[in-house]
Amino acid sequence: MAPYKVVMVRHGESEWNQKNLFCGWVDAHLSDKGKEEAAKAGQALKDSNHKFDIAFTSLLSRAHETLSIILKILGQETIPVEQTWRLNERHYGALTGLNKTETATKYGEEQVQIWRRSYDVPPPAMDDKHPYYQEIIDDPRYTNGPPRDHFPMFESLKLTIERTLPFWNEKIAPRIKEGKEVIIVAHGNSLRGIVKHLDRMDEERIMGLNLPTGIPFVYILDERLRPCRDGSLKFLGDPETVKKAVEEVAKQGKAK
Ligand SMILES: O=C(O)[C@H](O)COP(=O)(O)O
Repeated sequence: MAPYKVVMVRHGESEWNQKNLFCGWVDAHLSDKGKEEAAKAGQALKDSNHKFDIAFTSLLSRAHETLSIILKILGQETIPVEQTWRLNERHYGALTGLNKTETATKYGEEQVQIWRRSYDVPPPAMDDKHPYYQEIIDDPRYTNGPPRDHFPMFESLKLTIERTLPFWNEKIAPRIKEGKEVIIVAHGNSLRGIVKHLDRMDEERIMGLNLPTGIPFVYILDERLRPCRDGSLKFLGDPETVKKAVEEVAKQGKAK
């Protein structure tokens, strides 16, 4: 019965976030700080008496590691977890592995902001000579998709949403409507896509949305899974901490 609650968390800081590198589908692990952030997220969820029936996450380690830390703190390590490439971070194409600050210095902050936050402008495509191409395309975790002839070589937010939304509609939404308590642990841009969908954000508004690492946020949804009044994107953290963390993410795309 509505209203329904769903919790979402961007993974804790990864080792590539720490080095300020475009990461996308490279399988970076959590930094020590990211592990602490995941533990704080778990504690915040425990303190607000969250209990989950099912978890959804991507195929990438930084999200799995965050989810495991959270579920351990909640004492819920045995709940079902569904993993999918459809919740992966957006594929950053040829930018993968580049330093964001150096890229902003080279191409300008405006161009990097467009690549990071615009709706339908993709980064330049990765080609089969790219240093990270082979390790991504040959990774056995992608055996069940995406199909080889449709394997992403770059993704705009629009393209990311086009592969995330079917999973939301077919796998996540029915569980929420059954009254299951759901947690989604994923990535800055796959979650931005879900937020854009839920809040029906226009392209300008989504451009301004940065999601901090490791701070859970809650949606309260009605029968049609639309946010109830005041039910949209509520962070579980003090406003000052959240504001600072969001500003940190935005700053990653600044030139020196
Ligand atoms: O993939 C990455 O580089 C980050 O996890 C997300 O990067 P962004 O905040 O620059 O989109």
